[in-house]
Amino acid sequence: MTAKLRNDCFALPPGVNWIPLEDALARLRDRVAPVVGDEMVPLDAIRGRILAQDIVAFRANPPAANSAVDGYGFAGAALDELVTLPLADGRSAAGEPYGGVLLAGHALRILTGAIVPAGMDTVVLQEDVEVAGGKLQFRGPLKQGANVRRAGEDFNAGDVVLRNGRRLRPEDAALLAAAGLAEVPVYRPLRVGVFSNGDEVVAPGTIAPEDMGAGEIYDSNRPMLLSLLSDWGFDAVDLGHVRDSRDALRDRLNTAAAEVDAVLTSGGVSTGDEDHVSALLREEGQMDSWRIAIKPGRPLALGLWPAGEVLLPVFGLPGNPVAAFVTGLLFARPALGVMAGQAWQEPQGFMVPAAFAKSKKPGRREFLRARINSDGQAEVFKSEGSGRISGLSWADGLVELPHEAAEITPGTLVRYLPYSSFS
Ligand SMILES: Nc1nc2c(c(=O)[nH]1)N[C@H]1C(S)=C(S)[C@@H](COP(=O)(O)OP(=O)(O)OC[C@H]3O[C@@H](n4cnc5c(N)ncnc54)[C@H](O)[C@@H]3O)O[C@H]1N2
Ligand code: MOO
Repeated sequence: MTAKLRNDCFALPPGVNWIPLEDALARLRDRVAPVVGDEMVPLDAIRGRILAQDIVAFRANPPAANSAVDGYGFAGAALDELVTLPLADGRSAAGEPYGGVLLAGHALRILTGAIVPAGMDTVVLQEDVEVAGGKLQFRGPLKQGANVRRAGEDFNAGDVVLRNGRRLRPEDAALLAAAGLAEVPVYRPLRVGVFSNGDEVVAPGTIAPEDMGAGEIYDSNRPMLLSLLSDWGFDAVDLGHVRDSRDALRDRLNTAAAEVDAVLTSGGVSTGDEDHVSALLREEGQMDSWRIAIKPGRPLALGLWPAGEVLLPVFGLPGNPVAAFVTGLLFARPALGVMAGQAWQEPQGFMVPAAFAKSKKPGRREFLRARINSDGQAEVFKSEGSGRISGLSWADGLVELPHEAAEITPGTLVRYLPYSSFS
């Protein structure tokens, strides 16, 4: 292990060194890189895809100065209390510009979106004027440039409008279209496989509840992780369930390497006799023992599985569903994002008053299932148990408590990370 080691943990097994979360994340960040190629997609298919290049606008927005309102245009500020201008013949409409140059001291009918012709730089709203006898009258003052959208005031041709690595959103389609693009290069979606490990684990739908053995439990982690991956924009590939057997695990990892770019597993990463995922990665792959100073999720097996020419990244998440979920958000999300072409993402949290009390001891960062109550305070789930699956659904986010000790009383500011800040 090359990470900085800390021994300031409370109540931890003697001789075990715990990696602070930020060190573990920094190590992971150093090790991941994009692994996917790119392809062109049309604008109606960009949502959730990751840009593979900086995008330079071919065209400015607006491409030419145009009117923001339906009204009458003229040149210069209108400073008088009562302004009277002769109306020129013709008009400027969107898609039907005025051909000539507006005569000095004259006004011209102009409609929203129409090009502002030479000789005009200011527009008065039609509701504010009177037109009679070929003359326009309105009350000043009106600033020069009023109601005119300048050419390029939003962006110019040649400007970088979106950066490589951005996960594209519907509103980006509007921007790209305005900038003159009909298709953009995006990374091919990262393929991420998921399998669950453990002899006690049964896939939902395969055995009826009344026929389940006392020691059997339904596989909660696999549907959750597959769903998270889709949510994050990856191609989620169901690799099923693997029993507690080295041979079975080895086979599954070997076949997975041909199908996917990375694998998430859950279960079998602690130090028990049946914790084969971490043991196999350590013995036949490349893995450090990551014992991370967080709760939940302290055991985590981050390794590389060699399959022929390929080194398959494996995120061995803990079996407890809450720990699998939290470590999935904290570790798998940013690392997979980088592999998929994104920048390393930090979840955007914000400080809110706590609605709870807790004496947190030093030595690990803690993540509590939380949601914001009607008073804008963070309330936390009634139990911190890592197998309390219902709390994941009860919560909308996590409260993150610092590595150091913290005495939290109602009203103390705590960091709240909405689940959505990880997507
Ligand atoms: N001596 C120690 N024991 C444990 C430690 C430790 O440091 N020393 N850490 C504990 C912590 S914290 C966690 S988290 C778990 C992680 O263990 P594993 O990753 O090896 O997970 P399993 O033992 O296989 O399972 C843990 C728990 O989760 C249930 N599980 C597993 N897979 C699923 C699934 N797909 N869906 C639903 N539930 C699942 C499993 O039945 C166990 O109850 O280790 C602690 N022990
Ligand atoms: O910390 Mo374990 O990861 O409690 O569930």
